[in-house]
Amino acid sequence: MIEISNLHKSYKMGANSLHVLKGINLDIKEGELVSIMGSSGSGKSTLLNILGMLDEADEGSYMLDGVPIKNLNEKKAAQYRNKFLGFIFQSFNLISYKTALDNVALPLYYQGFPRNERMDRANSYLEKVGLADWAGHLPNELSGGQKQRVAIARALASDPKVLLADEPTGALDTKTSYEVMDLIQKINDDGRTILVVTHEHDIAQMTKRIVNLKDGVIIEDTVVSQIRAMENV
Ligand SMILES: Nc1ncnc2c1ncn2[C@@H]1O[C@H](COP(=O)(O)OP(=O)(O)OP(=O)(O)O)[C@@H](O)[C@H]1O
Repeated sequence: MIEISNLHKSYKMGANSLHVLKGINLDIKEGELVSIMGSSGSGKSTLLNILGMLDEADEGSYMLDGVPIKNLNEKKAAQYRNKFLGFIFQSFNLISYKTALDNVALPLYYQGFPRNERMDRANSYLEKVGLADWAGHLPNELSGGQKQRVAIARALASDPKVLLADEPTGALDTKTSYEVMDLIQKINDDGRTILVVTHEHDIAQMTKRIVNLKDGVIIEDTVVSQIRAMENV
């Protein structure tokens, strides 16, 4: 699903340049649930932004579902991103004056879905994340965990093949974090490929594979032998 090879990325800062990704090779198959770990500044978000087609690498190749991303023009890249990728953020990024239902439906509007289908999909994904009864509520009437569930429903509504989650539990208490990871595991059980950036080891243990970054290189890539489930945490 995701194949990257020899990926490099530097940020220019005045006369200096900061080499953040230094030759990343990573192959993620359809249906994997992978966490990306590493200390602050190791390049996790930079890598996730490139995988999410929000930023470009300086060097190396990135194939998403067999398509070399470099060859897409801006319009094609945006279409491809909308179709294949869903995003989940630490800070939820919900629109405060829109209801949970409208937050989930909004990206579908921009993707040109007719109103009926937008509402059907938004309702069914809110139900999937356990929030059918909260459709008419505004974000500030929801708990942190509920907000993240709305954000997950929004990411799923356009049925992307890959979900990219940047510290999805970073703003949540421990119990709520495990509940959100439990939902992420269930979504992965349906066959969706998911990448989770996290600082927390117990969260990474709820994924199937852990990729460890240090100073812009992968220093470890391991299969989780005993994946933690909600019942055992
Ligand atoms: N747009 C930018 N311009 C300049 N430097 C940047 C930019 N984005 C990130 N950096 C720098 O690149 C390095 C890697 O940042 P990145 O956000 O990828 O790390 P991270 O592993 O996600 O860190 P954290 O866990 O703190 O979010 C850091 O030193 C950061 O300051």
